[in-house]
Amino acid sequence: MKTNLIDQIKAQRPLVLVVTNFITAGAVANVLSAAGMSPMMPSDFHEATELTQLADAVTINIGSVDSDQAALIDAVMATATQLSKPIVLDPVAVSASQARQSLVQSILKKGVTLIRGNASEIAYLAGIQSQARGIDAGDENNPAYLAQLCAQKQHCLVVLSGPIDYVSDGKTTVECTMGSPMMPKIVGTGDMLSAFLSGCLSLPISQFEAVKFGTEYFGQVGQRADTGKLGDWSANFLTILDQANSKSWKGVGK
Ligand SMILES: Nc1ncnc2c1ncn2[C@@H]1O[C@H](COP(=O)(O)OP(=O)(O)O)[C@@H](O)[C@H]1O
Ligand SMILES: Cc1ncsc1CCOP(=O)(O)O
Ligand SMILES: [Mg+2]
Repeated sequence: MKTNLIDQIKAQRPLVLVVTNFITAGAVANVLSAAGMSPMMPSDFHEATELTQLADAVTINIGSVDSDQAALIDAVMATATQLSKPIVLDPVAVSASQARQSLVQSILKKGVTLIRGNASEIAYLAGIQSQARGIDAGDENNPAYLAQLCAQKQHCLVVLSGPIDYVSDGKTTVECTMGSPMMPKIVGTGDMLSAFLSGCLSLPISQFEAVKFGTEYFGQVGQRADTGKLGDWSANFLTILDQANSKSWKGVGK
């Protein structure tokens, strides 16, 4: 992991527009802010064009989508694709309803830079029967293969998260082994990772390297934030992100 990228994000302060779910919006906004990014979470589609023009990157999270938010997603996607802004899709519980399936299909038709999902969400988008349990992943076989297959099928980068995270561009798939078993217990860590990776995609390096860096860094912060008490994890995570710089992280994660 190139630790100077930690400083670079804080220097750039990328503006990340997130179409968010109402459950985790505040938690995601605070993670972006602590990491040195500027969150913006609009809800009215009338202002989508202007706000997307301002953004360095976009996240579309379908966790609590309704018809108003589907109109917002349409408008954000139109401007983001026209202006070639990085787009991250978080396909929360995509296999759980027909509405989510068709919405995600229409988003993918327009094109995204990265899909970040758990093993069941990525299995579904790879065309494999998944064991999803609502927002949670079931037990999926061969996650590295699923990440690669999904990237090939959907023509974009994929991060399949879980006990091990897999980053794939359809040809190369790398593993990130950090993290903490507390992370799946905190609702919204996946949403945080998706939005955080949007900001990383504004770094002036290859998109694959940016996503790999962001996934490793997020996992390492998550691991350091685990001091044995679940209730402390979120506060620790924000503090570590806020205080991180290339000097304090020197030599980590090579
Ligand atoms: N068992 C685990 N051990 C370590 N890290 C985990 C574990 N499960 C999830 N994570 C981490 O939690 C974050 C969210 O991943 P995940 O729980 O798969 O997403 P989602 O919340 O969308 O289901 C990722 O950074 C991932 O690495
Ligand atoms: C509880 C819940 N219900 C719909 S979206 C959501 C949050 C999902 O967050 P994550 O995918 O990061 O666990
Ligand atoms: Mg999720």
